Amino acid sequence: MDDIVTEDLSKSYPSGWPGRPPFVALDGLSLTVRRGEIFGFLGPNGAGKTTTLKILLGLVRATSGRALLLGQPVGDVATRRRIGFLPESPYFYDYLTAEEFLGFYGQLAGLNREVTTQRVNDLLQLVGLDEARTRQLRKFSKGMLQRIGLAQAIIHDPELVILDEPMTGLDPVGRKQVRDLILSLRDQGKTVFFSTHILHDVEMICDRVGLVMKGRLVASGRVDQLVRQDHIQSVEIVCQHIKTEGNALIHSLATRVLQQGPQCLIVLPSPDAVDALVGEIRRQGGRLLSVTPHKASLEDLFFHEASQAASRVSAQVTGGRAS
Ligand SMILES: Nc1ncnc2c1ncn2[C@@H]1O[C@H](COP(=O)(O)OP(=O)(O)OP(=O)(O)O)[C@@H](O)[C@H]1O
Repeated sequence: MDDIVTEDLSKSYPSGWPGRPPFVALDGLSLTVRRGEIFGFLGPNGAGKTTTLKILLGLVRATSGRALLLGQPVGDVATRRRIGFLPESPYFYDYLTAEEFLGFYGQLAGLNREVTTQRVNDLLQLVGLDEARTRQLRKFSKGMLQRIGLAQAIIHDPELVILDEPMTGLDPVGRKQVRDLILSLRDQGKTVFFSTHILHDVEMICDRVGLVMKGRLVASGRVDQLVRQDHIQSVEIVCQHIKTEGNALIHSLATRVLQQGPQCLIVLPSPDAVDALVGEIRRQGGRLLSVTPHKASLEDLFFHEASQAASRVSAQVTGGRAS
């Protein structure tokens, strides 16, 4: 069962200038998020993440394409009760205390007084803010605000939780707390769909990811499938007491040679050249200190796709000028 389905979703915003074509923020985006998984929606600034989330929540209307949430078309009122949302920059009523704030949202969600009290107590525990329950939100740190925001998003015990950049602006401790909260939501059987540009968080907790660049989904799947972690991209060799300057063999094998005093760092583009380089180090009577293979990471995929997307755009611009 898929909790989120988008089919060929596109969104163009008016350019605001007469005669200038509309700006394409989403360009035929199709993705699925399965029930019970944590799905990371990854992309650089301006890629179209927030636009996608806003369409899913019915805050922005797609120019074309289709989106289903929990099997129902976007905008279905009964379905909204089953969805929790934390926007990128949530507004907090500063003078309310944590428990007043959550209680207010419990009432807005239609919970009765008894259930609201129970939920507020449970959630303050879950997000680690029980001790701060009577403190006004204006005295909260950014990390605390993000956690109370998450508690607000799930006050009505939704099945599907959508979070826009939930870790942005947090320090490492705050990010870990939010990551742990997202994991605890999955443990409760909920589906979590969150946007981010923080690759590390995605690698740590996501079951699957979708990578969006310039409004297009350029990759989607499990992290280990996407980055082929068995594939070694380069090898770093550190050695001592060898002469690299003017050595044609070393410079033909290496993509980078860095000499610092007696120590030398040599980067090879693949493991194939390791034997030849080690042979050369031995021939010179040098000392081999380390051989470190570097596997492909999500970061490599991100930068590869970003540069592809940039060259697609520049080709379009050049083509546009030529025509
Ligand atoms: N209301 C709007 N009018 C015109 N252009 C818009 C509007 N909203 C977004 N855009 C443009 O659409 C593109 C996608 O924006 P969006 O906010 O979806 O990106 P994002 O991936 O969420 O970026 P970020 O990580 O910076 O939040 C951007 O180039 C943005 O400037």
